[in-house]
Amino acid sequence: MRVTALPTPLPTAWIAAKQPQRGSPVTTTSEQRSVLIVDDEHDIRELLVLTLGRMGLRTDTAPTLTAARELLGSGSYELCLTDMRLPDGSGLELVAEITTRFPRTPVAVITAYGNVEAAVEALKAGAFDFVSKPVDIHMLRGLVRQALDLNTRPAPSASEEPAGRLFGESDAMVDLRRTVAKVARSQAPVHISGESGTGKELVARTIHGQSARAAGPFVPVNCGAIPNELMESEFFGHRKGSFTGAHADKPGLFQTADGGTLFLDEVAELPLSMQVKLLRAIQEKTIRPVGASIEVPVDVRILSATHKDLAQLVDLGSFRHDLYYRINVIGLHVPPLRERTGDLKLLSTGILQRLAQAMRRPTPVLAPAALAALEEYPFPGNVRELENILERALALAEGDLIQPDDLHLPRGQRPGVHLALGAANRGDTAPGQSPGGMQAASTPDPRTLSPYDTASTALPSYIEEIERAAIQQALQENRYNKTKTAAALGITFRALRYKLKKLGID
Ligand SMILES: Nc1ncnc2c1ncn2[C@@H]1O[C@H](COP(=O)(O)OP(=O)(O)OP(=O)(O)O)[C@@H](O)[C@H]1O
Repeated sequence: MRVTALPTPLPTAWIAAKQPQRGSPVTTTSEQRSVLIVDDEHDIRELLVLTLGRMGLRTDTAPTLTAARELLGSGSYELCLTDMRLPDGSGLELVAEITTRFPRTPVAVITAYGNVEAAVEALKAGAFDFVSKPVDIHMLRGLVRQALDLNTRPAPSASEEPAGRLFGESDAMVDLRRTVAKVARSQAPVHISGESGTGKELVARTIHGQSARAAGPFVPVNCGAIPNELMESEFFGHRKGSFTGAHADKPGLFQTADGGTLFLDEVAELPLSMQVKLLRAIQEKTIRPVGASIEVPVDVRILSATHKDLAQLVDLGSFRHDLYYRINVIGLHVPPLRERTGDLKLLSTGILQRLAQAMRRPTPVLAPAALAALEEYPFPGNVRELENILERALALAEGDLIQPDDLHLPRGQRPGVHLALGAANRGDTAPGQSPGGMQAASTPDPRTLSPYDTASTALPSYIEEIERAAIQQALQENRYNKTKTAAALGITFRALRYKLKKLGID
């Protein structure tokens, strides 16, 4: 069915309280872009036709699955908006059919208010996004723009990707990149699991960078690093005077990420009280700043990650099942580096290239023996540890060939930090090896320094090197997870970050 005339008056019942705004046309080509609208309710079809028409789009409408199939057989569409419940079947069937037959046509579903299950099912089936009834026109316009943007945006070049490229040609990495490209075309929440340092944040950045939200902000937040009492205000913002110290209105992370992606790193660290509030914000797509009386709509895609087993935490009762269900619509796993040693060559070359470029020097080459040594090493800190090792090797290597000795790979059992400090004082570790089993040759071994040296900086540098050894040791033992490292050292995350910067670590 083709609708040619626009209906008047508007069926206002379907317009949510949040005031609709006039849409700017999205047509960028001389030809009008077409959208297929599938809904058995006449009023909704009319509302959608009018709204999309004002955006400069051409629309076809169908009241049933059968009619939609007929239109799909004869026309081509840049977007399909479908109701979930249709007289002759489910909108999910259409999602499955279109994603298989026309993978470049995004499908958004219209769900009944509060029907989270339907929304999650549709996203899992490959839907681009969902809108719930009553349809919020402002949100609908945003969704349509983003969906249409998918096929017009040029693919980002490697240099445009802020954190570099996801290197690796192992089956696991090839698979991961393929899935990343697929999920980037949807708005579904994605949960990324994997050990510390495997590249979870890089995966999240890549999803964002390839998505229709790429021009919007990517806001990473370490959920374990925000003090409990500040959490609500950090996430949702606050109004001036809402608590002691709130001297001015402050936007929260959700507002900062509006139009883009909010990456909840270490999501397992969220306290239960915050989990409830977060679930509400994700479900309702609105937030209420601390001290505010009204809710504010936010358009944010949620990506999350943890190195912990979230499903197990749900079983143990420390992570809410409903939040888990909502953020884990699509699950991605990044395997540890030791399970893809075949990637080491490409990863090392890519990382060395990036580091050398930043240092404005020629890219060194890894000697075959050095690569073999890397392949033998288990990398408890995964790619982040490899980066650290290569960065140090780059500083130490004479000439442009990195030899095994330049890598200073840790050997043997690593004792705890307290032992490391004790050993530093006793000097009972092997020569050339740090108390932690790893010593950056660029940093002097604390045991070779003396607080009584005549140089004026002797005591400060003695203390600094002991501090450096302890922090490096703790970082290794906590697999380069900074939150855990800070806890192990008995300092705050902020203090650790300051020290890392001051000491030039990482
Ligand atoms: N496949 C890869 N290709 C290139 N660089 C990578 C790859 N994987 C990880 N890295 C790099 O390794 C470092 C660690 O990655 P990232 O911070 O994404 O890990 P993570 O799993 O989020 O760590 P954590 O759990 O500690 O937060 C980053 O500098 C990242 O750019």
